Amino acid sequence: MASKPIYLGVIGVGGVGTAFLQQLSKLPNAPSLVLLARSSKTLLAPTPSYSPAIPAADWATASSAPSITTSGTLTPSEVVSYLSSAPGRSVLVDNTSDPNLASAYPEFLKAGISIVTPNKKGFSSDLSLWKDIFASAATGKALVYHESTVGAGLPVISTLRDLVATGDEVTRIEGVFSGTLSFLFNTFAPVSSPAGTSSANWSDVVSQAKELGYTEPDPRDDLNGMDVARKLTILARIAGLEVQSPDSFPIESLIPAELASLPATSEGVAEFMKRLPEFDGQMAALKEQAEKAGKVVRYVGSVDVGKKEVKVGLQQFAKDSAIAGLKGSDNIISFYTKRYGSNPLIIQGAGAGGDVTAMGVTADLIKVLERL
Ligand SMILES: NC(=O)C1=CN([C@@H]2O[C@H](COP(=O)(O)OP(=O)(O)OC[C@H]3O[C@@H](n4cnc5c(N)ncnc54)[C@H](OP(=O)(O)O)[C@@H]3O)[C@@H](O)[C@H]2O)C=CC1
Ligand SMILES: N[C@@H](CC=O)C(=O)O
Ligand code: NA
Repeated sequence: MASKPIYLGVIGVGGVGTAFLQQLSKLPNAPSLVLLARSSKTLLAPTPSYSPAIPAADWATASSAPSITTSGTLTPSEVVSYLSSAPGRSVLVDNTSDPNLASAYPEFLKAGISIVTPNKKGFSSDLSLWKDIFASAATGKALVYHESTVGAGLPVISTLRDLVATGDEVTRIEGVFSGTLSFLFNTFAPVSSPAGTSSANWSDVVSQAKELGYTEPDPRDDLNGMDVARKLTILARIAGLEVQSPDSFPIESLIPAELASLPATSEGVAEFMKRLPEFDGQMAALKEQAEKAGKVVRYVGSVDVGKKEVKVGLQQFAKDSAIAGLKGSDNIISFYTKRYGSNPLIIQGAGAGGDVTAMGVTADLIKVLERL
């Protein structure tokens, strides 16, 4: 790990952010935590010394310490200015799902501030932002790591980058990419349960996934397929396809048409969760249809590199297939490549949850500290 002091800013202390701070507090030679923000509040180590640092283990009570400066929300430019004036290299860990912060990554990177994040927005929005992020990193000699943007802490991004960097030809990527949708279908339509005997209502299982911290801050981003589309956009781009945006291809949504126009606000989320039980019958019908064919329904995605085709949606699977048999929030991701031939390289395990996602973020931070 680097011996020069490295300064750390962390934005977002939700399910992932809290678990990340816990892991950070146990790291030997952890960087100095000098900025910690949530949506309405920012804690800062005092300038110009950037010392004492914010204690990662006790961040929740740190704002009452007289040595820590407290402020309201800072703009991304103010965060860039604060971190780039620190007396050493700095790193921003973005544990939000904020698209505005993500669109400012080029500004951070050009100023030499490295980025570590599970936030998909920067890497899966317009292709021009993707290009700007990596060009800006080169300009600022800064690093960008985003392992937890696909498959939470599972080594998906690093594996795909290694396949590409070593000259393998990736032909197809397919699997289950959503921890939430995996949990929903594994619970609502388990292989071991014939039609009608699983007592779970779709809406109850959605509430459970939200409580377990698997969903996006707005669970409609999982149910409308956009979260999976964003992950496939990221993988397709790493595999060499110039996907313009995550809505460049068809996405099957599980949002009932009657609830599609609710606003993207916390009131909209509350109203959606309240009214979802009215539509439980629609999902029960999908489950029963698959059951009649002796199958189960699952939400999957694929990238066909040769055909430049991305697909996201529901499919029926035989009950003895690997996808049908997944448990909990598991993702399964298969990479078909020239070297691996007809037996794909497969990665499987929990694809959502604070601790496993934070593990990917913390491991990325360790890589940055070693490589900066
Ligand atoms: N949960 C999971 O299993 C996984 C999550 N991810 C990604 O990790 C990220 C975080 O997810 P999660 O922890 O579950 O989300 P949460 O909703 O639990 O937490 C989000 C945090 O971000 C803060 N925040 C939001 N916008 C801003 C802003 N503009 N400025 C400062 N703080 C802000 C919120 O502040 P406040 O506390 O004030 O509300 C909150 O602390 C997302 O990008 C998600 O896609 C990736 C893989 C898996
Ligand atoms: N909401 C996402 C979290 C990880 O990216 C999911 O359920 O997969
Ligand atoms: Na990952």
